[in-house]
Formats: sequence, C-alpha cells, structure tokens
Amino acid sequence: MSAKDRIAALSKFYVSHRPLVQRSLNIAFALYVVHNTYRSISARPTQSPSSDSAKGKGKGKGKGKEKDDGEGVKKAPRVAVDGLFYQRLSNILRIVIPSIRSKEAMLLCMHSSLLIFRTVISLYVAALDGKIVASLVRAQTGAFLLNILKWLLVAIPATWTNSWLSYVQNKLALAYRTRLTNEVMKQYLGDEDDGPRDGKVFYKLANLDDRIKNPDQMITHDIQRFSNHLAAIYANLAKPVLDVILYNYQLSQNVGAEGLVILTVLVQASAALLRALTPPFGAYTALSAQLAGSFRHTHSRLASFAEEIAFFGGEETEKMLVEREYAGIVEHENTVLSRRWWFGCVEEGVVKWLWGSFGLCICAIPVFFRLPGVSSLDLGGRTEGFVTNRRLLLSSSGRYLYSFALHYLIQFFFDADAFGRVLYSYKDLSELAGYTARVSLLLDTMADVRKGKFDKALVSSASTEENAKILRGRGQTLESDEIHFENVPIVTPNGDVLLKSLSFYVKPGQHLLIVGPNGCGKSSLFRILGGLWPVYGGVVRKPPADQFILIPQRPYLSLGTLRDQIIYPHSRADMEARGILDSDLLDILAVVHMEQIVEREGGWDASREWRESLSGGDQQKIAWARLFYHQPKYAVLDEATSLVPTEMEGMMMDHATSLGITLLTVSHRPSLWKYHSMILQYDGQGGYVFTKLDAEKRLALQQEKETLEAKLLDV
Ligand SMILES: Nc1ncnc2c1ncn2[C@@H]1O[C@H](COP(=O)(O)OP(=O)(O)OP(=O)(O)O)[C@@H](O)[C@H]1O
Repeated sequence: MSAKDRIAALSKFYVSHRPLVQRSLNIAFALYVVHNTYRSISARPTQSPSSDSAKGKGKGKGKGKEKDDGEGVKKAPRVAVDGLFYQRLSNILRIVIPSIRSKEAMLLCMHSSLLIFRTVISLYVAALDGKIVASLVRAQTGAFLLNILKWLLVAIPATWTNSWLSYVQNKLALAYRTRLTNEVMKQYLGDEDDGPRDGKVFYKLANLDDRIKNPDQMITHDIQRFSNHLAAIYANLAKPVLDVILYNYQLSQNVGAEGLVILTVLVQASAALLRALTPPFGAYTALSAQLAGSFRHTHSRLASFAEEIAFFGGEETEKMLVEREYAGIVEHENTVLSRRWWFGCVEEGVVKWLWGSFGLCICAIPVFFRLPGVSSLDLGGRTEGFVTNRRLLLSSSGRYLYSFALHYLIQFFFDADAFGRVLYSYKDLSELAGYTARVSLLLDTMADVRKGKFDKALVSSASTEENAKILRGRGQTLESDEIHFENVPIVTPNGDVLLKSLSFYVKPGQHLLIVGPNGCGKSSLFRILGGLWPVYGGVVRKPPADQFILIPQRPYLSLGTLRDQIIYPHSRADMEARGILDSDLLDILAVVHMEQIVEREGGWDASREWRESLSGGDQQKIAWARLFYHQPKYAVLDEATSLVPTEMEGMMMDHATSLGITLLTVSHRPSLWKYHSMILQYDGQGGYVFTKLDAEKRLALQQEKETLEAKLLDV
C-alpha cells in the first residue's frame, strides 16, 4: 500500500469516526479545564519569607523604595497573585461574607443571576444580529421587520440588566466596605460587646509597632479601594468564565473540536510572550497606596502643627519634606505610567489585533472548508453564521469577548502558575492583590498587637545580656484599690531599659510627687499604669482604668461642643443619667475661673476646634474642670499646671483633694510640694528613691542649696 493510499484510508477512517473523535476531544478538553481550574484556584504553599525578600530585592526600584519609605521598614508585604494572596483573600472574605444567609451573599447571588441573564441576552442578540443580516442579504422584508421588532423588544431587559448590574455591584462594594470597616474599628478602638476596652490597639499600633505607618489611610482609603476592587473582580472573572463556556460550545458547534486544538496552539505561543512582559501591577498598587499615605501624613502633620512651624519659620523645611514625598509619588507614578503605556501597546496588539485575526480565521473555517457532517449553506446562511460568530466575539460591554475567551483558554491550557498572569483580569486581580496585602497587613498587625506581639526596631542596649533578659520577661497586672508597683522594670517600646526594677505604692489620700530629670521615665510610669505599655516584670496592682484621669501638659480637646470638652468621654446622655445639669457644669467652671467662657463662646452647644481657639492655660483649666466633673479616685497630673498662675494652681489642687481625689503629680514647681505626702525621685541614671515627703524640710534644704550655690559662684 502506497503512502497516498495510506493517507486516504486514514482520512476515510477519520471522517467515518469523526463524531467519536469530536466527543473524545470535547471530553478531554472539559477534563483539562476542570483540572487546571482546580489547580489555579487552590492555594499553593507559600514560599518562605527569606525567599520572598530575595525575590522582592530582585524586582528593582519599586521594591527598594518600599523598603526605604515604609510601612514595611523591616518586612514589606509581598504582593503577587499567588497562594499567599488567595490565603489572605479567603481570610478577608470570611469577614465580608460571614454566612451564606448574609446580605452580602444574597447580593452576590443576585449579581450572579444578573450576569447569567446578561450573557443569555448577549447570545440571543448575537443570533438575532445574524438573522437580521441574513434577511437583508436574502432581501426578505417581512423577516427583516420582524427581527427589528425583536431587537427593540430585547433592548428592554438588556438595558434593565446592565443598570441593575452596576447598582448591585456598587451595593456589594459598600456592603463589603461596611463589614470591613466595622471589623477594623472593633479591633482598633475596641468593642463594647467584647467587655472592657483595654486593647488600646490604636495607641499600640502607632507607638509599640513599626509595621503600620498610617492606619488612618488604610482604614479610610485602602479598605474602600479593596471593597470596590473585590466587587468588580467578581464580575470581571465570572463574566469571562461564563462567556468561555458559551464560546467553546458555539465554537465546537461551528468549527469542530479541531478548532479548539488549533486555537490552543496559536494562543499558547502569543500568551507566552505576554506572560513574560506583564509588569508586577500588584506591587505597583501597594506601593502607590503607601506613598499616597505618607504624602497625606506629611500634610496632616503640617496642618496639625501649623502654629509651631509658623513660629519657627519652618516653612522651607516642611516644604522640602512635602516635596520629597511628592517627588517619590511622581517618580513611582511615572514608572508605572510608562510601563502601563508599553504594556498597553503589546496587550492591544496581541489581544485585539492578533487574536482578532485568529478569531476571524476560525470563523472562516466553515466557509472555506466543508466540515464532515455539516450540510453546505447558501450565501444568507453563511452570512448569518459569520455575523453571529463575530458578534459573539465582541462582548456587549465593548470589550472583546473573544479576548476574554482566549484569555481563559490560556489560563486553562497553561500550567497553574499562569493563572491570572495575563491581561485584563490579571491587572484587576493583581491590583486587588495590592489592596488585599494592605488590608491584611492592617488586620494581621492589629491581631498581633492585641496578643501583645510587637515588631519594633530595638535600641542597641536592648541586646545586652541583662536587658535582653528583662525584655523576655512578662509581669502581672492585678486589680486593686491601691496603686502598687513591685519590682516593675520601666522599658520603652524600643527596648530601652530606663529602670531595671521599680517599687512604690500610692494609697488613697497619699498624694505622690514624681520628680527627676528629662527623659528618665516619669511619664512612662503612667503609660504602664494606663495599660499602654507592656509590663515586663514584677507585679502592678492598680484600680481599673475608669478610676484614673490623666491631665497632661497639653490636654486633649475632642471634636464637639463646649460641654463635650468638660464631660469627655461622656456623652450628654451619660451626663444627664448622672443627674448633672449644665448649671452644675457652670459651677465647675467657676472653680477654675472659666465661667465666662460659656457666654463668650456662644453657649454650651458651641462647637469649634477648641485646641486652636483656647489658650494653653485655658486648655489646662478645662482639663481640670473635666477632672472635677468625673471625680475619679486617682488623678495623674503630668505638668498639668505648668501654664496656670500659682494661686490658681493652689486652688485647683485644694479642690481636687477636697473631692477625695488622690494625686500622682509630675511637676518641677516647688510650690506644689506641700500638697503631697510621698515622693518618687528618679536620679536619671537608672536609680530612684521612694520616700515620705516633708515639704517644709525639703523647701528649707532647697533654699539652703540655692544659697550655697550662689556663694560658690561668688567664690
Ligand atoms: N512611644 C515611644 N516609643 C519609644 N520611646 C519612647 C516612647 N515614648 C517615650 N519614649 C522614650 O522613653 C523615655 C522616657 O520618656 P518619658 O516621657 O517617660 O520621660 P519623662 O521622664 O516624662 O521626661 P520629661 O520630663 O521630659 O517629660 C525617653 O527616652 C523617650 O524617648
């Protein structure tokens, strides 16, 4: 048998068994799709952090900057569409879609139904389009008019669906954002339902941990962007999946399963090129968000400290700082823009034009080749088939359905690493990965901080044997009526051991004066007392947090009315529940000689930025009025009278003690000594003395010391 005969026999065999070959190819294709989809979406093991950072370093400029500027001083979050991303995303999904019966699940369900409905309409429109053109080619007036009528009728559900789709998608984004914001706020500022608010995460995040530089930006901006991307990605992924199913069905109907095989080979080659050229969009997004956060932070500092900066004439320096941040943004955005530009060219060239031509060629198969088992068509029939196929290739949204279809083919045909590597969905996915990394960094850091796990750069002395031992330790905090520190080290968040072991007590009515040089740890003591800093050793006995009030040198004035300043953190309802009226508040203000402020500022409900409209002394007096309103068991006064006259200071101290408030005072003013019975004196070298305070004797000694010093100067 000659070669020619053998080929003829083979093709005869093929033609006679073609339905079987077709079925086998279709089944093999379906199995391949299922297998690769499974591999693509199942998370792969995450690489070790060391290999991550090595990878990150190799990625050039962007990553390097991230390390310098940022959030991730030590560990920049890795951003890629990989197993880690799916792991992070699934953790967040558990928050945003808490159950199958939640509002979000319902919205998602509605969204999916609308997507299916839209695709069904697209199919119908594609077929109708073919019929209209065929009736034109065949010059059939009646059929043409009937089809036009159908066209107009189908427009009603089509427009309705599109409008609903965007409505539901936006609702979904808002619902995700609300869930996430609520969860973050619960962790950040505590939750009343969770018991006492002693997490103080908002403080610890800023002071005890280096990982997050600007949580404000993450909570306000990044969560919103993440939610929008998440809501959009579903449509962007679900639509092509639906479309590829229909497209493949249509394709195998029209050109046979062989068409799929040809397509695969062509697409594989061009997609390999695109895959190699796709820039790391996810990392770009994360870095953009981070740079924008830093820029905003620098500006908000400028606004917050405008007065100080203005007095110092610090405009030039501040301008330089702001410009430096902005230059960083511009540099990064320029890099991204130029990469997006050339990637856009390549993408359009390959997706729209190259794959477009593949599409046209595939559509042409039934026209130029007579497929076995398919009857020959007239001109109208061929036109109808071609127009229908071509319309199917164009999605109703104007994007190329064909591109999507091919895009998904690529994902299925390539190995799982290629999942989401290319094109539209990849860009969307990788941007989502960027925001996912930011949101999970926030959630993970908050969870760590709540557990007492901090990541902070330590001072060099922290590594000495003795200090390292202190840092490894943990102390105990017990509730008690008195304040009692037993062998408690005072350690700053960056591991600087200020005092190795401190012991003192304060009993109700035994006012304590704390003195010592600057930076020796006087205020740090209060931070431990307030539960802000961890206890590294010993035992701290203290009353619950609501029995303390702190008045620092520059007191906090909240956003709100004049009344709110005095009753903070109470609300007006809390105040009324305690049976206190505005007239009682006026009496309190009279104690600090501030009663005229109510009239001056326009009543109790006047609202403004109080920090800017009150003098430093008035701010301190308002803080004292707050103390008299709350009447706690203990008051912590940290240079709280530094800006008020001495006679006023005396009156305030007397009033506080007459209300039964025990004072813990840090002050350099000898005039305050007489109000205290105990003294805790730091020597600034890591030592201290805790003893009874005899104010008269101390004053006499102080005077004697000053006289001797004056004499010494004379000598
Ligand atoms: N959030 C923080 N992170 C790291 N170190 C801190 C932090 N807050 C304070 N420190 C450091 O702790 C040390 C003690 O600060 P602290 O405020 O207790 O001093 P102080 O005795 O009250 O001084 P002053 O009289 O000047 O107010 C200082 O060296 C300070 O730099």
